[in-house]
Amino acid sequence: MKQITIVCVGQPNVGKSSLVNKICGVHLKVGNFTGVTIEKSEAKIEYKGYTLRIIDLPGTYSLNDYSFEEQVTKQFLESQEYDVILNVLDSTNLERCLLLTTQLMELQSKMCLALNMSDEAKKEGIEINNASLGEILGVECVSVSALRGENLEALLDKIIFIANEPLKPNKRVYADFLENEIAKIQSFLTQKRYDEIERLLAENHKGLVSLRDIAIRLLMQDNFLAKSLHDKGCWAELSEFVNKCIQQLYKQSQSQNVRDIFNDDSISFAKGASMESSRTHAKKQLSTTQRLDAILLNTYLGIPIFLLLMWLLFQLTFYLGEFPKVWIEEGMATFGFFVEEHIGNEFLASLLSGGIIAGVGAVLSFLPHILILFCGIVLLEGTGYMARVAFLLDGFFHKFGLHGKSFIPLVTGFGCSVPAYMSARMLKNRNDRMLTLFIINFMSCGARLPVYTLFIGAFFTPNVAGNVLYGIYIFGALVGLCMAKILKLTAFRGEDEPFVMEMPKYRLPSMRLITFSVWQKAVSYVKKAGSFILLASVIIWVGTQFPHNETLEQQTNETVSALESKIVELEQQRGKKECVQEWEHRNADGSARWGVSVVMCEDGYIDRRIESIQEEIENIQHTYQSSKVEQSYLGRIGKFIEPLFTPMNFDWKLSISLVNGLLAKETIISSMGVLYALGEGIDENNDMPLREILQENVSLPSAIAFILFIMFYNPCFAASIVFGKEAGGKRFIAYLFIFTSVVSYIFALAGHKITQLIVG
Ligand SMILES: Nc1nc2c(ncn2[C@@H]2O[C@H](COP(=O)(O)OP(=O)(O)OP(=O)(O)O)[C@@H](O)[C@H]2O)c(=O)[nH]1
Ligand SMILES: [Mg+2]
Repeated sequence: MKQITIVCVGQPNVGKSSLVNKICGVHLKVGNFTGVTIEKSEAKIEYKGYTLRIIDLPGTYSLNDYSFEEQVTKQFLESQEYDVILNVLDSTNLERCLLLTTQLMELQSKMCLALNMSDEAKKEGIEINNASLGEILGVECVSVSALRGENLEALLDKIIFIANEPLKPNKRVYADFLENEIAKIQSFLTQKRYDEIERLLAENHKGLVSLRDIAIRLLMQDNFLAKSLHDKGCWAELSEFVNKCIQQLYKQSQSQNVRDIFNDDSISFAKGASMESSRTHAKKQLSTTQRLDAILLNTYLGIPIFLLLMWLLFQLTFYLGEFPKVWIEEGMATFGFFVEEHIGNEFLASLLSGGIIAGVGAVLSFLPHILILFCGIVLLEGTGYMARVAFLLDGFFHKFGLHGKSFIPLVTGFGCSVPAYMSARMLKNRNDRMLTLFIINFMSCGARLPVYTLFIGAFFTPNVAGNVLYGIYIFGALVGLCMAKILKLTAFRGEDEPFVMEMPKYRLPSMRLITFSVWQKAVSYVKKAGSFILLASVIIWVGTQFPHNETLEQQTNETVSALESKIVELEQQRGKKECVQEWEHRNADGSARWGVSVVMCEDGYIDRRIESIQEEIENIQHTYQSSKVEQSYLGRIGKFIEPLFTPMNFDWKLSISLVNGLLAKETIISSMGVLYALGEGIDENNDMPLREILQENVSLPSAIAFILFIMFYNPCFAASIVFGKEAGGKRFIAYLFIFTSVVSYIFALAGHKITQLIVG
C-alpha cells in the first residue's frame, strides 16, 4: 500500500489537531487557546488504498525563525521527508493565516490548504471563494470543518491527487522593487553558470528547483545557501553582487533589514489574496464572544468572577467527590476483609490486604476528586476562558515579575506538572520561561489533591472543607507569585515584555472531547495505581515485614497461646456452679502475690472473663505488630529520617510517606495506607478509614505542617526530569530541589508553630 506523508502546519488554534483527530479517529490534545500542541505527534489512516501518515506540528504564526515553535517547524519542513504540506487555516481569520501560507509557499513543496472552521465562517457571514483563492496562490484549497467532520473526504482526495502529481510551481509574487532585484540576481546567475549552483539545483534540495528560487533565497540571506556556498570559489563574487542588490532594496524601503522587508511583503501578499477571495456580509449585532467578554473581561468584575468560578470548582471537587470516595473506601475495606478471611496462607493474605489493597485502595479512592477537578480544567481550556484569565491576570502577574502568558503553564500545573513544564516553551523570553518553570511546582498538581482531601476530611468540619481546599490552592498560588518576585529580583532579572496572546472565540468543547479527556485521565490514574503504586505498596509492605524478629514472635505466640488455653479452660467451666478464679494482689512494697480461688459462678461471669482475655490478646498482637513494623527495615529508615521532621512532630510513618512522595505524589497516600494499616494499635485487617486513623495518630499542628510541606516540596521524579530538560540542564533539577525543600520546610515549620499557638 502506498504511503503518503502529510505534514500538518498552521497557525496556533486553527484546529490542526482537531482535524487530525477527525480524519484518523485519534485523540490528540485539543484546547481553545494558542500553544496546545507542544510536541509533534502523528497518526495514520488507510484511505482508498493509501496509508496516509499525518504529522501534527505545534502551531506557528510564521516561519521567521524568531520563536521556538517557528524554529522547530521551519527546521522540520526543511530537513524532514514528507510528501505534502497540509496548511490548515482558520476561515474566520483568513488574512492572518495566509501570512504563514505565503511563507510556506517559499518552500516550494507540494501543498494543500484546508480552510477549517467553515461552520464558524458561515455563522459570521464570511464567504470564501476557494477557486479564486486557489487561482491566486496556485495552491489547491478545500473548505472543511473539523468540528462537524465536513468535507474531509474531499480534502483527502485532493491531498492524494497532489501527492501523485508532479510539483506545480505556486504563484508567489513579490512587490515590484523586490522582483527587480530577484530578476537581477537571476540573470547574473544565468550569465555566470556557476558549477556549485548547478550542483545545488541538480541535488534538488527542497525548495531550490530553479534559478529564481536561488535568487530569492540569496536575497533573503538564507542560512542554508550561505553555509553551502561560503567556502566555494563563486562566493566572493556572488555575495558582492547580492549585497549590492540588498543595498538597492534598502534604498527603496523604510527598513534596513532584509527579513523585515520580506515579512512586510508576505503581509501585503496575504492581505491581497484574502481581499480578492473573501467577502464578509457584515453583521450589526454583537457576537456571543463580544457579549461574554463584556462581562468576563470587565475591569471590575473579571477577576471576582474568575475567583468565584474557581471557588465553585473546589466546592464541587470536595463535596461531589466525597460520595463515590466513601463507596470506593468501603468496597476496598470489604474486599480486604474478604481476602483475609478466605486466603489460608497468612503471609499472602496479609500482603494482599495490608499491602496491596490498603495501598492501592487508598490511592484509588481519590479518583472521583481528581476527575472533577480535571473536568474543570478541561472546560477552562476548551471554552477559551483560560486565555481571558491570562489576560485579566497579566497586570497582577507583572507585579510579581511573571508574564501573563505564564498563566497557561501555571493552570496546566494544577492538572500535572509534566505538560505544564513543557508548555512553558510558549514563553519566548528565557528569564520569563525559567521563572515560570520554577513556579509551576507551587501550583498543586492533581496528585497532591488526595493528600489535601484526606487531611481536610480528617481535621476540618464538612461545612468548611471545600473552602479550606480552595484556600490551599489560592495560598499555594500566592506563595508561588511571591517566590517569583524573589527569583525575579535575584536569579532571573530582566526586562518585562508586553503581553501578546490571542483571544480565541468562546467555543463549547464537544461532549466527546470532555468525556474522552476525563476518561483518559481516569484510565491513566487507575493504570498508575495498578502498576507503579501497586509495586510501591508491595515494596513498602515487604519493608515493614522484614527482618523477622523470631524471639519477639515466639514470645508473643507463647503468651497468646497461654491466653487462648485459658479461654478453653473457661469454656469448660460453663454450666458449673463454681468457677476457678485467678487473682493477683499487689503489696504496698510493690511485690505481688497471686493464686487461685474457687468462687460461685454467677451469670455472665465466664463471658466477661473470655471477653477481657480476648481484648488482652488483641492488645498483645497490636503491640507486636507495632514493634515488628518499627524494627523492620523501613521502620529503621523511618526512625533514621524522623529527626529531620521532629520540629513538625511528624512520626516516622509520615516522614517515610513524604520521602516516597518524591517518586510520585500518589505514593504518599499509598504509603500512609500501608503503614497506618499496620501496627500502632490498629489491626492489620482493620476496616477503619485512613482519615480516622490519622485523626488518632496525628495532631492538628502536624497535619497543617504536613499539608504545607506537600504544597511546596519537590515535584515527582518524572516531572523533575522534564523540568531539567526544559530548563536546560540537570543542574537545574538540583537547584529546584534545594529551592523547594527550603521553602516547604520553612512553611511547614511556621505552620506548625502558628497552629500550636492558636490551638494551644
Ligand atoms: N467551530 C469550530 N471549532 C473548531 C473546528 N476545528 C477546531 N475547532 C476548535 O478550535 C480549538 C482549537 O483546536 P485545536 O485542534 O487544539 O487547534 P490547533 O491548531 O491544534 O492548536 P495548537 O495546537 O495550539 O496550535 C478547539 O476549541 C476546537 O474545538 C471547526 O472546524 N469548527
Ligand atoms: Mg494542536
